[in-house]
Amino acid sequence: MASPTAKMSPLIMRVLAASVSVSYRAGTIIRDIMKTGDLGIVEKGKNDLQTEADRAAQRCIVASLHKQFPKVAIFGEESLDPSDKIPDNYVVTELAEDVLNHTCPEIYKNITDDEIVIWVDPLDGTAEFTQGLLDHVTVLIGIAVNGEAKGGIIYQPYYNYQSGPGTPMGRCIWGLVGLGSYGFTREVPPTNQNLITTTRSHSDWIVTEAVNACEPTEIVRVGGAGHKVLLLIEGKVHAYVFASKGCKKWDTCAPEAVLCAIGGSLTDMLGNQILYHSAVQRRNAGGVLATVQNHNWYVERIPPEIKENFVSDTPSEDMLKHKQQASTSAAADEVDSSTGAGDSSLSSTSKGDSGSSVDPPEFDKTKTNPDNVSAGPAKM
Ligand SMILES: Nc1ncnc2c1ncn2[C@@H]1O[C@H](COP(=O)(O)O)[C@@H](O)[C@H]1OP(=O)(O)O
Ligand SMILES: [Mg+2]
Ligand SMILES: [Mg+2]
Ligand SMILES: [Mg+2]
Repeated sequence: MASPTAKMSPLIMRVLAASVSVSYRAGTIIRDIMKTGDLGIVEKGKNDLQTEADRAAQRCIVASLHKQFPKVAIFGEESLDPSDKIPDNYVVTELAEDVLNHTCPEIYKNITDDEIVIWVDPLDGTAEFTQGLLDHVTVLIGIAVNGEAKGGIIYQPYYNYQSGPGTPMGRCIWGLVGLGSYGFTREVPPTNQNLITTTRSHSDWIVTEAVNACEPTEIVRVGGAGHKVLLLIEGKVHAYVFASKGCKKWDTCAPEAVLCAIGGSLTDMLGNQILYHSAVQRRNAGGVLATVQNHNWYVERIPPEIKENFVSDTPSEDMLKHKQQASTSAAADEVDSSTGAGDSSLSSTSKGDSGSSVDPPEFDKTKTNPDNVSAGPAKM
């Protein structure tokens, strides 16, 4: 039975809490399949693998979230047979209390099912998983609200796996823009250096040129979009630069939300916002560029001849309508607050208490540029 806190919690908090709980289960499934020694590898395309762990973890996450939130749209990376039998013990309906104990930021209190889209990458870093680079693997559950990445879970099933017996394995990092991100410790990145992380398994000359244009003092080549954003939020690198169309919405939604919740930015190579409404093209055709601070400095380093290979996402009609409504009500709030009657709207400042949060960095976020948009939605 759901606890009284759960019943009173706004939808977004319940979706987040359910996603945190199910990410632990997905992590156990991944570790159990690795232990069998039979990964059941399928080649989906060039340099694009799927294992039984990817399939099983997705079944677990999608079945669990769909059972609890049947009206919410959920997109998973793997194409699976919907008639597959899902073991009963794959369906998790607990809600993580540590999420529900937080107060929901005012701006999300009235969000409804049709405004949420969940993007699931059941196993990010599959190439590295098959090669035994286990700490590169993450489970990603991203929660988009009206087309923007707002909530995210990055579960790292093999965190601490080389630390010897007795050390608990795995960790869950989660965040909500306007609340903060939790489950990790941030260190100050090394000063007088510019450490840039990028792909180790999906590189080409444009990827390399873009990284070099950002004047790295060192390049950190590791697997997984989730893993690279973990390096960023922990302060181990300064930027994540991936001038490629290889990442899809499920690769970036959760990492973007966790990063933005501490004041960082994840955009395409042009500095434009990546969108996550249900009709958006699955491919991140604009590439991926992420930082905790000085985002524009990196965007400006990318030469035009590289930028011209990339296209940004197109907002949906619904998104544009919603944005218009939001700005109208924000304007109304301003009028109210000038008379002393206004409520505070969501600020980009992270308000986490025990979680890891940093002060907002001193830079302007460049967001959607409506002159620079791509064609319509693509198929999954
Ligand atoms: N060319 C590609 N083909 C398939 N997946 C890609 C490609 N490029 C990136 N990805 C996805 O984005 C993630 C981050 O990229 P990289 O590890 O190369 O930095 C990959 O782990 C992979 O996710 P997944 O492992 O979930 O299939
Ligand atoms: Mg994949
Ligand atoms: Mg992925
Ligand atoms: Mg994956």
